[in-house]
Amino acid sequence: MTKSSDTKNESSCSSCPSQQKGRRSAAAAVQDQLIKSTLDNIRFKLFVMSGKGGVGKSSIAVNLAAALSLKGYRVGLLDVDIHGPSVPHLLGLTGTLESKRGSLVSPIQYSERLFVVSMESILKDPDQAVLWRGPMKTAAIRQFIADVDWGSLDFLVVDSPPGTGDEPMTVLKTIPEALSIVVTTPQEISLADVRKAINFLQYAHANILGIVENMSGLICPHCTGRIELFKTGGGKALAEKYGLEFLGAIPLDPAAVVAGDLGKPVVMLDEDTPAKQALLDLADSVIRTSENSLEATAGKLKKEDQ
Ligand SMILES: Nc1ncnc2c1ncn2[C@@H]1O[C@H](COP(=O)(O)OP(=O)(O)OP(=O)(O)O)[C@@H](O)[C@H]1O
Repeated sequence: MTKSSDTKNESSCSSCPSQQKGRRSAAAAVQDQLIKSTLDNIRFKLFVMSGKGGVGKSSIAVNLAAALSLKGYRVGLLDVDIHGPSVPHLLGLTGTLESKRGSLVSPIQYSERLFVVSMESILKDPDQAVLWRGPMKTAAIRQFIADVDWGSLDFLVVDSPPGTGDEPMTVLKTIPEALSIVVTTPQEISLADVRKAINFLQYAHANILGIVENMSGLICPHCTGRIELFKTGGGKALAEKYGLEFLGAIPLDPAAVVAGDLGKPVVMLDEDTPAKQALLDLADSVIRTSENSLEATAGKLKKEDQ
């Protein structure tokens, strides 16, 4: 065989589907290893999700991460919403992170113990991502988790788009030990959606940490009295029905809207407000239930060893 026909054969072999498949699975194995070493350095992974949009999921994720960092923990906040990332807006972050080929991306340090990465801060052209479909989104999220150098963290809080689509499923498959926090509001429609979200988590064999009821009652901007706009307590009833932990109720507080516009989490404002207190309490219940879930897992492992 002549040299030129050898080269021709090699190049036709390299484009052969079986060779391509081999290369893809080798690359996926390398990525799996990177994901594992990233996750091994993080004690608790919290996945904040909701059945429908606009219930305040991102606000809860941002404030929970900030509250945990204020309580002395080292916290990462990862926003995997490709189409409508809210985290940069809620934290007043602008600009893109430099991602060099073959090297890890360092998160943005928002405060002493809070580190942030958003899809928006990685994408050079966020408008292009609107065209992405399932497999591209899955690949981007996996790469996103693999390529960030968080160092060692006590908590990683992941904010995903609402609903039960590709993004939440990819997060749950990539981080199977994640503890899911379901955010809902008191309105019936949202509670119907949250039932779907719980069914989805159960189908995905996810660990559910508990339920948060956001926009639970309105704090009057004039007298700071509490007004029950909708029937409250639905989140708690739902948690009881499913045998889940009720993590807390956060009121609809004008301070939260102001904080959003200021690009600062409510819990980091100087002023004490009902939402700030409720969010700090939420962080306490998350710490307690996360520790309990770890003990329960350790207990289970011990039993299996015996
Ligand atoms: N407890 C609250 N009190 C007052 N305003 C709130 C509260 N929670 C959230 N908001 C406001 O509601 C709006 C929607 O919140 P957010 O973006 O967190 O919702 P989301 O569920 O993440 O939405 P999306 O589904 O679009 O990602 C924001 O303007 C936010 O400031």
